[in-house]
Amino acid sequence: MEGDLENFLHILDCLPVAAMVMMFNEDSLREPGRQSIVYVNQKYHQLIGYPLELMPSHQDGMVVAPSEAQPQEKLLLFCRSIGQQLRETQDSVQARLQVRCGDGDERDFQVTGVSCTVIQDHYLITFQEVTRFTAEIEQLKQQSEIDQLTGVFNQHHLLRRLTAEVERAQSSGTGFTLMMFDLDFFKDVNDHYGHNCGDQVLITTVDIIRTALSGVDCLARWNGADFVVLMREDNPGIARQVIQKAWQGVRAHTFCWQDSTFAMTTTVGLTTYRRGDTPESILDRADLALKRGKRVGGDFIFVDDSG
Ligand SMILES: Nc1nc2c(ncn2[C@@H]2O[C@H](COP(=O)(O)OP(=O)(O)OP(=O)(O)O)[C@@H](O)[C@H]2O)c(=O)[nH]1
Repeated sequence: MEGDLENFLHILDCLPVAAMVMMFNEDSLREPGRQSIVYVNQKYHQLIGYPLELMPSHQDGMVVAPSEAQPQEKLLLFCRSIGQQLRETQDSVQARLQVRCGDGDERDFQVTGVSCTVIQDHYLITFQEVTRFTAEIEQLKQQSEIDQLTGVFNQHHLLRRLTAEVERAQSSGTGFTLMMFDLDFFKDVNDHYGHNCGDQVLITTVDIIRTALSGVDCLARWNGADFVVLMREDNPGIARQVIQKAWQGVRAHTFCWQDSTFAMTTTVGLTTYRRGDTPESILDRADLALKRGKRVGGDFIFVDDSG
């Protein structure tokens, strides 16, 4: 057994992958402080930056290098949970883990745990760094949720946020307000001054609306000249006051294009969350409120009071 372990650890040191070996048996299950990391290979030391002496051992319990105790503790707990899962399933276990490394950087790792069949009660845990990959995915995800012209969120993001907000409202009992915001006669701007001017009007309008909102409100472009505001405010009177600033701001602005100046107005449909609402039902109500505002000629804030 001793020889097997020595051989195994020697092979691990030749691997280009960061790896650790954990011992996890019935005793460690009964006494949670006794789980232990038996070995970390050279690549682990290089990549993650902790030598074995700084890893928690059963004597130290959960306490490791004082300044970095917490991240290491998390790492140990995580490895332990891998050990537990492996004991139960006998399969390999994979997970993503963020580790604060010896140089102080927090990096992302794909962690894989497998049972060492040659040495009983020992588990091999490997760490493959995926920080760059994770950052690229995050950037792509953000780009895919942003409207390229105006820089606000797009419909896809809004639907995701709205779904989460409906779930939150259902469980917490505190509602929110949804508003649809549409530029009146926007098509005329395109027809009269051209598409580039229309684009500039959309960008300026977004800037004006955004100034009136707080950082926690969600502003998204729904389509064309329609925008949606999701506000964590269940009092329609207060929400109306906030949106009125944006509505008034657009109204008061002088839009300029080449030698021409012109004014724009908007119409807003406002509704608040009701128990039993789905994202679709609340969107339909906001849209209906917007249409009612349009029906009276636009330049209007229509507050839905059908409930
Ligand atoms: N410049 C520009 N125009 C766009 C863009 N997306 C959609 N549109 C135009 O927006 C117009 C539709 O806007 P609507 O709000 O439906 O039309 P509207 O004239 O404002 O009508 P009402 O909303 O009823 O007042 C069409 O002319 C589209 O071509 C865009 O990204 N840039």
